[in-house]
Amino acid sequence: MESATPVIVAIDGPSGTGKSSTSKAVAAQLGLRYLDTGAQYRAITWWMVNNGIDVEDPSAIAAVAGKPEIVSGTDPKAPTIMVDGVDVAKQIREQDVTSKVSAVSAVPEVRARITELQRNIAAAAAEGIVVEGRDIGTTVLPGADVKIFLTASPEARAARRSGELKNADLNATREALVKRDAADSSRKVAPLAKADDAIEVDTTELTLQQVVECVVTLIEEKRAGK
Ligand SMILES: Nc1ncnc2c1ncn2[C@@H]1O[C@H](COP(=O)(O)OP(=O)(O)OP(=O)(O)O)[C@@H](O)[C@H]1O
Ligand SMILES: Nc1ccn([C@@H]2O[C@H](COP(=O)(O)O)[C@@H](O)[C@H]2O)c(=O)n1
Repeated sequence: MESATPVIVAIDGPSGTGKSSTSKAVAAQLGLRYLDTGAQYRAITWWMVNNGIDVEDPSAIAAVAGKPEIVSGTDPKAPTIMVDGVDVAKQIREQDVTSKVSAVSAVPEVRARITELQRNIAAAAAEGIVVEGRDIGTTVLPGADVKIFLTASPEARAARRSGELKNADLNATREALVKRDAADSSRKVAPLAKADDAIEVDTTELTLQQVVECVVTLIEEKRAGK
């Protein structure tokens, strides 16, 4: 189905709940753009590490938060992420970045910078867009047409992630997910949270295809004015 009128969809939730997989599939199916905001926070974290900035020092991070140029490609079938002209899609998924991203993304100057970028991208998406992250429904796009909050048990999320990572230890993966969620939920500015008007979808017992169908239905109902 092609997009009829522009629609803004916010999909938030903890790590490994299926935000990226669901958002990409929904956007592709409905002819919408797609924005992975976690990739943007990972990209700025990669830049900090690459430039020798101490990620435990918020003032050092704040001082250079405006420096890297971050460009997101929003085709749901081939999303891209560039920093200062370098394709960092692979590097930002490495463990070093994953372990540091919560500290960098908690710095208010980083959030202000990336939030502005996200709002500009959403405003430019004439077809409409699915934006996924942690604070999209609460902070970045509080006026979004449809807000979804995905959840899943830590066990299900760890099993999904362990399936992706070769030789990953299930308990260690689970602990790392829970630790990152706790950091993201407890930061002062724009923490991971469900917006009051978001619809919560527990994906623990659902296949990816079932989640996609559920979200597409919610968007179509909204468009039909139900
Ligand atoms: N409903 C589902 N059932 C089984 N596996 C799923 C489901 N949804 C997603 N997955 C798988 O779980 C893994 C994590 O999904 P995905 O990357 O979409 O989650 P995420 O919420 O975007 O995670 P993160 O916030 O850490 O980036 C992927 O391997 C994906 O294929
Ligand atoms: N809206 C967002 C999105 C992400 N973050 C931070 O980035 C980290 C990585 O996100 P992934 O979705 O790629 O796993 C995440 O743990 C948050 O620290 C954010 O703050 N706000």
